[in-house]
Amino acid sequence: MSVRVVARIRPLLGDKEMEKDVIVTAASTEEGRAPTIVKIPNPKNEAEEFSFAFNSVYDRDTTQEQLFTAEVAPHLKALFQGLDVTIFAYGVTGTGKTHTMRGGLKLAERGVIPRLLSNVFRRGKKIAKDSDGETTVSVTLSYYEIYNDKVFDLLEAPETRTPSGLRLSEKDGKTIVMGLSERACMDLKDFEQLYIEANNNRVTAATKLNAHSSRSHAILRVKVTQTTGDMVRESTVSAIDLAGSEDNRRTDNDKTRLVESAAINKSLFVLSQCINAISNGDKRIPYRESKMTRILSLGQNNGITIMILNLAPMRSYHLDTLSSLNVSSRAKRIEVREIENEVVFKMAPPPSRSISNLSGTRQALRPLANAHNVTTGLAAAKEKAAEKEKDKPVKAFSVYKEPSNKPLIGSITTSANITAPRRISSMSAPLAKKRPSDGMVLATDARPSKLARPTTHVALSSRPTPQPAGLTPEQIEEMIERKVAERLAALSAATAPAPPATESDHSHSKDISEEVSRRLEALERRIDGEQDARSDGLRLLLQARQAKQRGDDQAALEFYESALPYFPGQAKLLGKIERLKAKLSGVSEPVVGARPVKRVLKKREPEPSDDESYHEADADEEDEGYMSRPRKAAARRPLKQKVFVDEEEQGPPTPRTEQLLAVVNSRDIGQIKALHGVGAKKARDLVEFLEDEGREIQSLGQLRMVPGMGGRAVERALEGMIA
Ligand SMILES: Nc1ncnc2c1ncn2[C@@H]1O[C@H](COP(=O)(O)OP(=O)(O)OP(=O)(O)O)[C@@H](O)[C@H]1O
Repeated sequence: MSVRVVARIRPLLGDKEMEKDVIVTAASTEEGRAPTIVKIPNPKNEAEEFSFAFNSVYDRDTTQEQLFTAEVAPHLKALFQGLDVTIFAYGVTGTGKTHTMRGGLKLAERGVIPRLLSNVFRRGKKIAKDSDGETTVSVTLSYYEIYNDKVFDLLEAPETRTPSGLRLSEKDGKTIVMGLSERACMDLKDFEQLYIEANNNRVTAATKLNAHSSRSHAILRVKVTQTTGDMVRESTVSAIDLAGSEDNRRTDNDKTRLVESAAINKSLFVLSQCINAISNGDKRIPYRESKMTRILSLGQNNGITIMILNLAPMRSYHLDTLSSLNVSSRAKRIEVREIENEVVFKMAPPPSRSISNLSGTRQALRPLANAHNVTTGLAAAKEKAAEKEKDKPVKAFSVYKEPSNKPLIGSITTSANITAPRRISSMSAPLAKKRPSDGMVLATDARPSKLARPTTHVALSSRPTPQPAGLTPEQIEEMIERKVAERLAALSAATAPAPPATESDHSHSKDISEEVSRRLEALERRIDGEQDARSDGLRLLLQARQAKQRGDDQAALEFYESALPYFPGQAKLLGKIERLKAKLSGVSEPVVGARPVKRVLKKREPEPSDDESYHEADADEEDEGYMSRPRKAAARRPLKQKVFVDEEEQGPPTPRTEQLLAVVNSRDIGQIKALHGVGAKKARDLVEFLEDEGREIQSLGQLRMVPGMGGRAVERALEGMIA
């Protein structure tokens, strides 16, 4: 089925919002039918009205209970039948997303999330009772936020956060948050206690547009495990409260808020790009350009997805509202496979986890799959799943195609019966799109969702890989370069008003061959997958070094310790930690035993652990001032690349070192990209890093430490400089 998209218009608030300023209204296709249309005037000509069609539209007087009963409660049965459910709130800041998802404390004001949990517990108890205790149902929660594109566990105390947040990883095509905690939850009281406490950890702040604005995307995952004998069925409901897009010309945001806002707007921009790409039938969906879209995996997850578009009815939100109407009405065209999670056979979990007998104690930390359940059955079950996986298409989404006789562009209804589509050229919001979307058609697809019905799906079949006729490898490379440059430009424009999306944009994206898409995606996956952990770890190492240079050994120790999980068992890192501990505890001589074995020998040995991460982490040792044992330069010789760079570093910087550093510090992506061995991604990461750190790179050693650079890249860049 398609993603179900419903719109909710919030009521007017306070004295400042007045009826005369209301411009957004709900309408029905036929008298007496429930509303499915949102109407809003054309900002350029108020006599014209745009109409956007949704699966359902909820007007200003809709209560929390009505929304829940109509949109969420019907999917509970499916959840217990093994389908995953995702509900997310989307909209401009201050339009009621948190109100819809979380709501107030009073019973009538409770939002989707507490009502959902209440129903899950009730149904779980009923199932246990009806089966005379043969089936046990347990509920576990995880709750995390994406703040400034970093993932933080909301069930953990903020002091325990590492600056780089939790890492995302991918397994079997699913996005996994590494190290996320899970808590068992026995009843509603248990949940409320956890939820209220966790929400205090969420980053919110007052902005001019909303006194309690969410500055992060919050994701609550509720895993329901039903166990009958050795049969286990897991399904997950994810409730996501996205942060709202905001037009910073209206917010008066200070620097911190602006940084947050840029991250929010960028991720929402990427989401809109994903929605456009899927609805256009593009081969390449830019999920990986933001953590939020990676986690949301819109259109990739099986099960049921409901998008709640929150709207403010007033004129002051006019352009922003149009923008979000445009994006969300396209989301309707995304199809998701409605497939139940498989029952797996395994040892029944200990009875203490069931609803009827939950201890409420914390579970051991372990990776958790997002938007999907992780099944951990026996080998047979795994084999079966693997077998199935082989038959699966690469992407688990498919695109609903409009019947050919249905116009793709929207109609505008006006009192003067104007039918020609109009362009919205003055949109200022980041998500603004000029091309009227199909959602503007007065469509009649307000059909109720079908539940728990494993459907056949029309999915993109396994991607063919033949090289397009007539394209040479060089041309392919050129296309990849061009596409990457376009994406970079799009990213840098993410916080600025969006350029108009034209028909030629679409046809242009179409002319990117499948081969190019495939290679670009593979490249991205490799870079993200392999480098995510490494860059996070290296960032921590760099922070440790900076702390050490400042003389803040305590902070340095903490950073080194935080970096340890990224370089498990790394002898040199362990050595640093031990020496710092010794130093801090007043032991004057470093512990000799902690001195790591000679690096060169280790590096030259083709040991399995001798991976890139190891090299990079090793490089961190360059300026250890407190080591008792002098470094043996000769011992380092065998590492060719290292020697080369070391020589450059001896004495005052050479002209080419200066030249290289000047290019790097220019923060000009074009110049940096042109360096030998530095591609578009590295250039972008480097500039982002410099912006984040607000500092300049002063030596090759420092440059090597920049996440994603590494010794070899620096060497190649240096080689390419004209001395
Ligand atoms: N349906 C509603 N009924 C009553 N009050 C509402 C409703 N929707 C929103 N509000 C109120 O509007 C204000 C803004 O809502 P909320 O904080 O939920 O917006 P938001 O979209 O989550 O904003 P942000 O993206 O900035 O976090 C709050 O005071 C909230 O209580």
